[in-house]
Amino acid sequence: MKFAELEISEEIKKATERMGFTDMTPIQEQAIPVAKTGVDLIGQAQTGTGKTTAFGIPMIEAADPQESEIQGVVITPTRELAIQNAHELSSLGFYKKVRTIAIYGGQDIQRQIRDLKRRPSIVSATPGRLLDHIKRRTIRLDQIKMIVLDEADEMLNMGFIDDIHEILENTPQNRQTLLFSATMPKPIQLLAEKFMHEPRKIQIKAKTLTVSLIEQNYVKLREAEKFDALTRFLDIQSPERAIVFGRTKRRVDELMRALQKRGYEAEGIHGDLTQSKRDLVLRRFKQNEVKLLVATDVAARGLDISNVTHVYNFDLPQDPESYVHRIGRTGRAGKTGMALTFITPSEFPHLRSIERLTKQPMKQINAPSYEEALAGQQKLAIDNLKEMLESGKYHAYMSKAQDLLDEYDSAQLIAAALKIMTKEPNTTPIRLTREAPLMVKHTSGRQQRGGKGRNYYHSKDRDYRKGNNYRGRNRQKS
Ligand SMILES: Nc1ncnc2c1ncn2[C@@H]1O[C@H](COP(=O)(O)OP(=O)(O)OP(=O)(O)O)[C@@H](O)[C@H]1O
Ligand SMILES: [Mg+2]
Repeated sequence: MKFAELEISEEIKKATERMGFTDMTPIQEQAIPVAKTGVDLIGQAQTGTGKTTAFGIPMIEAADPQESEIQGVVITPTRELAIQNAHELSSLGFYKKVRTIAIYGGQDIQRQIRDLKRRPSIVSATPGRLLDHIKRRTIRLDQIKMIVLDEADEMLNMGFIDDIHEILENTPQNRQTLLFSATMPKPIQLLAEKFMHEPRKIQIKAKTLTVSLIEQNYVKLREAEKFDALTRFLDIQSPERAIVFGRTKRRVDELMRALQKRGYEAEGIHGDLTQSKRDLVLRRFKQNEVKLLVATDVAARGLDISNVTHVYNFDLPQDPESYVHRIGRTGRAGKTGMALTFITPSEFPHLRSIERLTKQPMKQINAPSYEEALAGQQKLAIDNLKEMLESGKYHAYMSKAQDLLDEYDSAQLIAAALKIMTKEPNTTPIRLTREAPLMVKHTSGRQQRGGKGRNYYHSKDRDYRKGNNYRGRNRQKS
């Protein structure tokens, strides 16, 4: 079905057209008409299948730009996602003149207060900063019609649940509540239903939880072998744009520096960086100024960056759901992608938990040898050479080439040129601080009992949620 056939205002149809959308995705087709009737809704669909527009359209449709109160709120676990959602909602509200602003931690609060005085209809926020504004009375949610928890299962996780409850207490009883995520563990869904009114569940049924466009591989190796393996894979696969996930902030910092030391362009993102640094890193990555983004789970959910071709799980994610979201940064909106996960022998049981959740077996592959990595880089050089030949843009070099051919053997000449063009695998010694492997669960009985129970994780330094910096005494507002 096409957006043009949907019963929504013409302004929104025009907006979707301007965004380049013609056909609706399944979650949009099913969720938009239901949400429009005003009922509560839990929407689950695979990563990268357009959930933002699925809740964005009903929210814009319900908003009246003439009213001066805030009418809709979208809550997200990370600042970057709050910004991204605000952009998408702004695009959808473009012709209807429904204004959305982003409200998140790490940005000057006075500036946000000034923006709020200009009476936006919708705010896209992270929970901590939203609560800050509620307490300062710079935001009132008592007139909202709709609240969306994007990445709902994450928002209802231990790290955020208290904030969410507090936010909900500041909204009207008769508000419409929508939950969206690619994953929805049962215990969290049950928790959510307590503050929803007979929610409708819309689940886009697929054989697997992960998108079939993503090729999923794993490599079994020892902790000390990981870094060499990563750079060899990068040499062979030469991703157009890739995200490398590490478990902790320290790990991300070390990995980024180690990659740079070996001559790869890489930038890191995690919750201890200033917001301006986070913005800069993400901008550089989106604009293709760096090909490799090294990240904690702060980048695992919701981020929509086009042409991420590869996701590397340098460390295993904390839980199977995180795996689904991490690899979902590739293979979006119909594109293909590749995910590669490193697993140390003691972590092996986690692989099976992931496969049980995704219903998608992963394929084991071996870490490439130096020779294979070299061959990968040679192929890249040769491909570049062929591309140049086809482009025909080398004529200014012809007379120099003739001079060289008069003096040397042609095969020797090309071999020398290829050697110079090939980025030979770098073997600069690197030592990373050892990360403890993910603990194997020692719950008796069923594995995911209680969903994301505490004993399911081993996390000294979980980024942005459940970790020290979120729940700790110096809790960082998000
Ligand atoms: N109907 C459509 N036609 C074409 N492209 C679309 C359509 N709807 C959304 N998109 C594009 O698809 C991409 C993914 O959408 P979106 O970020 O909403 O996915 P998601 O389901 O929220 O994923 P995640 O679970 O990772 O948050 C975006 O670039 C978006 O612009
Ligand atoms: Mg999303």
